[in-house]
Amino acid sequence: MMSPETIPAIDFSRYRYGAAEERAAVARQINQACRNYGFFYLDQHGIPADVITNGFAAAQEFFALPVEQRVACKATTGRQNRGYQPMFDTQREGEAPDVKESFDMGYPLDEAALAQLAEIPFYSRNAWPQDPGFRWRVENLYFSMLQCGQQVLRAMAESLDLDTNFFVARCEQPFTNMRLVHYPPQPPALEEGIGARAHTDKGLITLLLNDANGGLHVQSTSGDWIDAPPRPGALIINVGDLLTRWTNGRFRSAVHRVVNISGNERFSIPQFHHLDYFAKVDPADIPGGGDTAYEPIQAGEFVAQGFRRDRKSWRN
Ligand SMILES: O=C(O)CCC(=O)C(=O)O
Ligand SMILES: [Fe+2]
Repeated sequence: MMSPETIPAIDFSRYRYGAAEERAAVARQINQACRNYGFFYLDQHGIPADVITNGFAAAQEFFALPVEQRVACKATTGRQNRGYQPMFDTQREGEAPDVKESFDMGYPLDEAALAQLAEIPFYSRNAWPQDPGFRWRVENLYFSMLQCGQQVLRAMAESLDLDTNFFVARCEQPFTNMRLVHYPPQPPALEEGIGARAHTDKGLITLLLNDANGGLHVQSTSGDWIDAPPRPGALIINVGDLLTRWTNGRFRSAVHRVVNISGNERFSIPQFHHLDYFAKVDPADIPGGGDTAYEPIQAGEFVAQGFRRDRKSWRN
């Protein structure tokens, strides 16, 4: 059932430019939104409009390329989250696949780091198409979103009475990736194919940019679907499974889905914020959460498990 509720909107300029009390007030709003919804709109996020427009233009150009050129953007090994991901790769065993294709890129590593991390999932070279203008636009958006997400993670840390840099200090070589997603128009009957089936995100937080087509639904605490239409000038932030675990369940990783019955091609650009692969995630490090229900885990291994569950290419 669809709910009449809406997800909250938070004005981030008051955190970016405000005095200490104002920053604390915004941090409290973010904390409440993460507990009650696990999703919120971020207004005044500071990412320049033209950087976003250029990112969407790059996405449209990429998915208009001949399939051989898309497929040629391939990561070097299977257990990666970079390069072209073909239609239907996201599929849990026994379920129908998502009707979407994507191009992924992640944190650029220098040669020394690449050699050192060669055997570790998620770490490899980015795989670019030929047009240098594509890489330039995509990297620009990646770093703008990265910076914005780090600010949000600082506000979240403050709201949990942690050191401001508690999260970002564990993101020195993060496996944070940005994804350009293309959803073809889908038939109105959901059982005939759905853009992105109900799922939760796996990492710390996700920053999401959507085009004007709508179709994102977020599950409320009562189990109804809340429509999350695009809000001009805002991006959407949601909590991932790792942060839910770290906060001992206080921050909610909400189930969400994409239903593209707009009749149009739909494009979106999520950036999934992750930690360093070997970062330890121990709920005991975040005080005030009551008795911890979860054992400490390694960030990368936890997320890789989710990929093995959700991606055909990771199971082969
Ligand atoms: O395209 C969207 O609006 C949401 C995408 C999403 O949920 C995901 O890629 O995890
Ligand atoms: Fe998602």
